[in-house]
Amino acid sequence: MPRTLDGQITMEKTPSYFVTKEAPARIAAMSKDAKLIVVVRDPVTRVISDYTQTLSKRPDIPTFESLTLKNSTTGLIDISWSAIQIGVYAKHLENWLQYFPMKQILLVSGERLITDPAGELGRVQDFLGLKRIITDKHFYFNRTKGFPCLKKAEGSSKPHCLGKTKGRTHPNIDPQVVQRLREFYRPFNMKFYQMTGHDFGWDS
Ligand SMILES: Nc1ncnc2c1ncn2[C@@H]1O[C@H](COP(=O)(O)OS(=O)(=O)O)[C@@H](OP(=O)(O)O)[C@H]1O
Repeated sequence: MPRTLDGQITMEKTPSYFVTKEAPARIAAMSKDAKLIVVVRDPVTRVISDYTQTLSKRPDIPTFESLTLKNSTTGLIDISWSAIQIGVYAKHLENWLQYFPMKQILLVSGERLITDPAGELGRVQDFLGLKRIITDKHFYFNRTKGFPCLKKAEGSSKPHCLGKTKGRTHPNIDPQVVQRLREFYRPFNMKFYQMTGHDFGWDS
């Protein structure tokens, strides 16, 4: 990590940190005061999004349904598939809580990041002890993209949306498989809501 001067914040982003067993101990050894930000979304949508990303790189992979179910008759979920395990947020958070107190962890709602980006980024700025510089006036809803975009990119006067790999159309998934996934994640989501003191609304 680069050195941070007074008045600066060093940030580093890697999605896999949250689910990597060794990450909390290593980060705590580097800085016990680090502030941690995790973006979480409905684990069912998350695993479909994950699959969509892999499919875009390797179109020959098996169907989502066959990867998800170990047994299509019993509806048993294949928990050996890493994409399924990532959505068990309570388990990952438990690992982080061995090294960091909850007050150093901010959970950002992936859903609210889309419906109210300025509101969610307001929480991020408060958490980091920054002035609320990014507000509603920085965003507009781009109907073609179907997502919020920046009115002006940094150092430019032009609007900026995230790239093609963000906000892809997901394939249609067998509703029964989606339902099984909902049932599978429900108890873990409940535990996660309890641990964080926040109902993310994925089960209502
Ligand atoms: N403003 C805006 N524009 C486009 N996309 C947005 C935006 N805000 C949130 N999202 C959601 O971000 C999802 C992709 O982020 P990831 O976390 O999967 O990216 S990463 O590759 O792991 O870094 C991506 O998931 P998919 O919809 O599955 O592609 C989006 O739903």
